[in-house]
Amino acid sequence: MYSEPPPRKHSCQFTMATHFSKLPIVDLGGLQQTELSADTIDNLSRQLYNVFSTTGFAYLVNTPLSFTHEDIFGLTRELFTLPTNEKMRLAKKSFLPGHRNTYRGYFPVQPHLASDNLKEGFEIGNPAASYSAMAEGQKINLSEPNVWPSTSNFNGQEKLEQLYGELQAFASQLLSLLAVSLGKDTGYFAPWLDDSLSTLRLLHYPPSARNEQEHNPDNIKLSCTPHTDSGILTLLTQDSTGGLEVLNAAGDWVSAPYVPNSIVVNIGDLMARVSGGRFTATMHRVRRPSPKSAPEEEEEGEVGRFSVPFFFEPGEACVVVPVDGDAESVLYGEHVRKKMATFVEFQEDSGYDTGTTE
Ligand SMILES: O=C(O)CCC(=O)C(=O)O
Ligand SMILES: [Fe+2]
Repeated sequence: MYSEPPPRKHSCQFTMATHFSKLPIVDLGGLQQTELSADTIDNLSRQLYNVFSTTGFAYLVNTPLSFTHEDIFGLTRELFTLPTNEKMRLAKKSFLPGHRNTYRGYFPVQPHLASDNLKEGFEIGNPAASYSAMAEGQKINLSEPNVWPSTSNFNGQEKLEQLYGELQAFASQLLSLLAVSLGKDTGYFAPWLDDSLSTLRLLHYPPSARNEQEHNPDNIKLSCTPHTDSGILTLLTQDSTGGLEVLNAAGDWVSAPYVPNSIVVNIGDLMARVSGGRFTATMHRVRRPSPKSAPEEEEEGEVGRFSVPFFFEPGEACVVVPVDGDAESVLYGEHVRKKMATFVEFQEDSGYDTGTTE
């Protein structure tokens, strides 16, 4: 679903992004037509082809989502301000072995595993998912029900499930346009989405400590190390904190600041591969949020950056065949399991002090 360690500068299995200095904006107002005209399909698929074969990243505006950024970050803040023991009740089995959820749920900040990957997260999949049988030796069940805080503590379940549904529908529309841009019919990739493993991930990056920043004014600190996403595409809602950076072909990190009402989109490894290298899965990273500007603000508690990526993914059993037919096909479940082995949020962390009684 997520990422991999940084390759050497300028080396990539696929097409590199070009020498961009800012990310393009694509206006998706045309998607509001009840039935898309051939002209709209042609126009939007060309624009998407252009951005995904150059920057691999873009801002989407006038999207079909009914949720505003305030709606999304209201829910996100509500979730992360729950008491630690309430959040740890949702922790994945790798953090609390008594729990059944292995793939969906909460992961805490793990400062002693990686100081440049400081984030806590909460992940949900398809609200209708149920447990699938796991092969022997497998520790993670890619298909399992979501876990939720008790309704007395958190009101957002229904809204987050609705957001998941809207993002899945929106990403499916984009996938139809990508099919057209690659010379296929709009429905070409539809079978990929049976039992789709898409993940909605709420993220919170705590700010760095005040003294840490003062002692190292020029030192770049990261909250998320350079990586490419591994699925079809990612739809990211970011708050106005800033910190997201995207690597161009010159090896420069280009900042992707907040654009009001936009969704950031980027291509994942799977789609780059399926496109035969026409699309690029561009490296990106997140800088650690700065400490608050005034000490008196600290009384309000730590804030930092919030972001909500939606990783759009095929089903576990999907055999993904590149459009040109000359590259090797891949079973999506195997692809995602291989990638996961390298991510900090999937590493065992028995040393975590949960503050819970479990
Ligand atoms: O928080 C962000 O802006 C980016 C997160 C990200 O790249 C990821 O989780 O794969
Ligand atoms: Fe990412």
